[in-house]
Amino acid sequence: MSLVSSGHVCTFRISIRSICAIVIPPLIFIVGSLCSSSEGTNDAFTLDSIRQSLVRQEDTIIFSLIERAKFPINSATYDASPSSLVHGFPGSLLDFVVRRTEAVQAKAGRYENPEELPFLLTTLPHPLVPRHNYPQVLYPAAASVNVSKTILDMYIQQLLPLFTAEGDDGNYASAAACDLACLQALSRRIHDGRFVAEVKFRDAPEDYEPLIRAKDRDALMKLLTDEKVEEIVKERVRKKAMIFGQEVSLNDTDSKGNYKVDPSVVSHLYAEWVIPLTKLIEVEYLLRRLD
Ligand SMILES: O=C(O)C(=O)C[C@]1(C(=O)O)C=C[C@@H](O)C=C1
Repeated sequence: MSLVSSGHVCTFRISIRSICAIVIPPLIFIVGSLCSSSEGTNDAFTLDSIRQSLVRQEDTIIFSLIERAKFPINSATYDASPSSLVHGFPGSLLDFVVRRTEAVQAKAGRYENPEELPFLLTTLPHPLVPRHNYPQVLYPAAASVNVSKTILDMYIQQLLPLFTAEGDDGNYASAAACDLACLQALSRRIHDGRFVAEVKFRDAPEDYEPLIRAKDRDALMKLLTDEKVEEIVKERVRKKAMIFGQEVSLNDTDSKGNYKVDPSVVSHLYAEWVIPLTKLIEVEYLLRRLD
């Protein structure tokens, strides 16, 4: 389930949008909203629909961790020193795989979707494919809030050692491909905080506007926080990790308690990083929402 896959906007509207995009960014937001809402696409963005998408993304995140856990930590993959694995490339093997894959995916149109953000590419190659008209839901001045670097550092330095075995089996390229899948799934989930914030703002502008004008981060954080929902999310991902990651055996007694990724690590990932970073994105987005 994707948040922004259903934009069907006629050619006439595209050209109006493209012109506005060049002239005044805030204007494109208004035009984009009008175009979308006249077709009902923007109406699909409710807190419930976004939460459903976040729930579905839990599956993607957990399965990607399970895939990465097939390999040991393979530390050489992350060595960015001059003697790193990729001859002539200034960075680690993971950097190499991420940069080159993101370049190909940019050409294939991945980053046209406002839900997708690259990790390492600052200048993206132009897509070589026809444009898809994604609904313009985000406020342009706020859409660029980004914690990709924090996600990358957290993943390599803190998360990987928690769910991979120690050791080195030489499968660096395969491990890096799995890493990228994990990183993209986490990034999408966390940066979807922009959509959550947009919907919360639209639902209660009278509550948010004074706090935004006062740049009151703490009050914004408090207002957007729903502790009950957070508890449910942490418990649900733990349960999903138990179900998705169990060893399946025809003999019931064989598989008890063996999980491909420790369910408490998945719950910890959400408690320590996914939810707090989503909330950080929400606050940062809101702070730019009236620019
Ligand atoms: O569902 C929301 O309202 C969100 O803002 C998302 C989220 C989360 O990351 O899961 C973050 C903050 C809320 O306290 C609850 C949940």
